[in-house]
Formats: sequence, structure tokens, C-alpha cells
Amino acid sequence: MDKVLVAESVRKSYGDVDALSGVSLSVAEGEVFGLIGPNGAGKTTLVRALTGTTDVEGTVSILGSPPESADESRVGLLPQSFSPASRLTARELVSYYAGLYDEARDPEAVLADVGIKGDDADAWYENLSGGQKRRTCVAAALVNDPDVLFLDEPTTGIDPAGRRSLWELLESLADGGTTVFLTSHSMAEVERLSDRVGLLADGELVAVGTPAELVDAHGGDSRLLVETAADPDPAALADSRFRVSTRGVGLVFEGLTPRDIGDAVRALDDAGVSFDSLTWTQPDLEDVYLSLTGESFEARGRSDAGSVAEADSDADSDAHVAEAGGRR
Ligand SMILES: Nc1ncnc2c1ncn2[C@@H]1O[C@H](COP(=O)(O)OP(=O)(O)OP(=O)(O)O)[C@@H](O)[C@H]1O
Repeated sequence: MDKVLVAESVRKSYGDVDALSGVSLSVAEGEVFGLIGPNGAGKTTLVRALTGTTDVEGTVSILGSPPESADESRVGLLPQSFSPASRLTARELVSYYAGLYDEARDPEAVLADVGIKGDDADAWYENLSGGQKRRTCVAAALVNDPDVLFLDEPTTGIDPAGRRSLWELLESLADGGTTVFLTSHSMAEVERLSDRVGLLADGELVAVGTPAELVDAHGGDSRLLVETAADPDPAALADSRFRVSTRGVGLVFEGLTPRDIGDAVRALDDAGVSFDSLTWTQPDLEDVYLSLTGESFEARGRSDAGSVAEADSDADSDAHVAEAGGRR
């Protein structure tokens, strides 16, 4: 398969700051590549390097050419910060971008694809909500029907339903053969959309693989999160066969399969530990991220146990197994 994007030993410094410290990667035709990493890791700088919007050391090619001579009509770019003219309507704006190309899609159809319809299409850009603005910008990036599409945090500010419909749109573009280079802080988004994921930290690509490969290699064990009523004492469970530790406001049983949950509940009862809820989770890309960036697992445990509804809507692998409000 042809390599649509190639970076070899790409370096970029801003004064004393090494934004990219020798990054090499390639993205094949039709592949969706997700780039993750903490704030300041260098993701936007790498997008800018690949699109030729900043000068770098090393070699970059896009569609077989250096970025400065690539066929722009085949490239779509949604930058992280994009501030189009605010006194144009969404329809005028997308029509303006369509007019820059010899061949472009019908702006109306592209706006419909991203969920901007009716009165919203006739509203001035400055009067749209944050999510509607972002959708309009996505439409502008899609209007030339690009073969390779760069999306730098495309769904920031878009509500959950809009985010899911945008994911479906991106999936249909990928199914149609569009190569997508996506950066995002939403692990659910990256895990769902990407064929391969790269994790950038301090300007270095520290891991690359399919989501499943990365989870296998770095995600750790599945676990049962137990939200307890009072500060728990894991020593009470020392005689059980489980590996148990404290995390935030509860306990974590590590390495449990769903079949072990009944035994874990009995062990809690035997130890006299009362609990409010149980949540069984499989490791996912967020665990990979936390493990490789050295961010705390405790934060994950707390947010999982404390926001079950959000976890259910965002992380499809989480299975909320029981609410036991009466157990005290
Ligand atoms: N134009 C610039 N001038 C000076 N420093 C810059 C510039 N652009 C980026 N940097 C620095 O380079 C580093 C990488 O920034 P970059 O925007 O690529 O990170 P990022 O991973 O995209 O971050 P975020 O997730 O916050 O968007 C940061 O330390 C940033 O401050």
C-alpha cells in the first residue's frame, strides 16, 4: 500500500523548547492514524510539519511530494485554531472555501453532513455556538473532497450526539478510502476511529500500534472498581484470593474476569466492607495513555468510579455491573 504521509527524523525547536525531537512515522493510503499525547507534546507541530505550514529539520512527504509542492486540492486541513471571517454565514464560508478549488463538493451537502442545517447555515459565524463553529470548520476542511485529511482536535466543543455523528461521517470517509491524520485528547474518539495510534510525549513518538496492540502491551489488567461508603481498609481482604488496593474513594480488584465478580462481592461481604457501586472495566487506550505518560492511575480510578454515567456513554468497553445503593 502506498505511503501517503512520511516523516523521517523530523525535528523542530522553538528557542530552547524541542517541540519535535526526531519523529519518524508513515501513514498508508486509506489509513486512519490517531495521534495522542499530553498538552505541549508536539502534536500540532507534527501536523504543521506534515502539512508544510512550519519549517522543520528532517524529511517530510505528503502524497509522494514535499509538502510545499503537494497537490493542495487533494489535502484537507482542520487546524486546531481556525478563525475564519466572523461576518460570513456558515453557508457563505463553506462556499468561499469551495470556490478556492476547481472542483468541490456542494457546500449545502457538506454542511448537512456535519449537521449544520436550516437557520444555522444562514447565521453569521460569530453567532454560532462553539460546537456549530467547529462543525462549520470541519465542513470547510471537507469541501474539496480531500484524499488526505488532517483533523487537529476536530470534536472539541461538540456535544456528545454531534460528536458521534461526526465520528460516523469520518468512518464513512475512511471506508471510502480517505487517509485521515487525527489528533485528539478523547481516547474514546481515537480508539474508535483509528487503525493505528501514535503516542507523542515531549516531542518523541514513544509508542505506535493498533489500539488493540497498544492495550495488550501497555493497558494492564481488567479490574473491578468498588465505590465504598467509607474509607476502605484493603487489609480486611488480605485473606481473599484477590489483588486489592485502594484508589481514591474505593477499592480496586485487579485482574478480574466477569466470572470472578460474584466471588469478589462475597469477599467484600465477608470482610464487612460496604459499597455503593461496582464497575468492571477492561483496559483501554486511556490506560495506555496513563501508563506511558506516567499520569496517575488513581485519577482514572476516581473518575471511573465517580462518573459511571459518563463512562457508560463515552467508553464502550466499560460494563457497569451493579448499583448496590442499599448495601451499607
Ligand atoms: N509558535 C510557537 N512558538 C513558540 N513555541 C511554540 C510554538 N508552537 C508550539 N510551541 C511549543 O512547542 C511545544 C509543542 O507544542 P504543540 O502545540 O505542538 O503541542 P500539542 O501536543 O499540540 O499541545 P496541545 O495538546 O496543548 O494542543 C510546546 O512546548 C509549545 O509551547
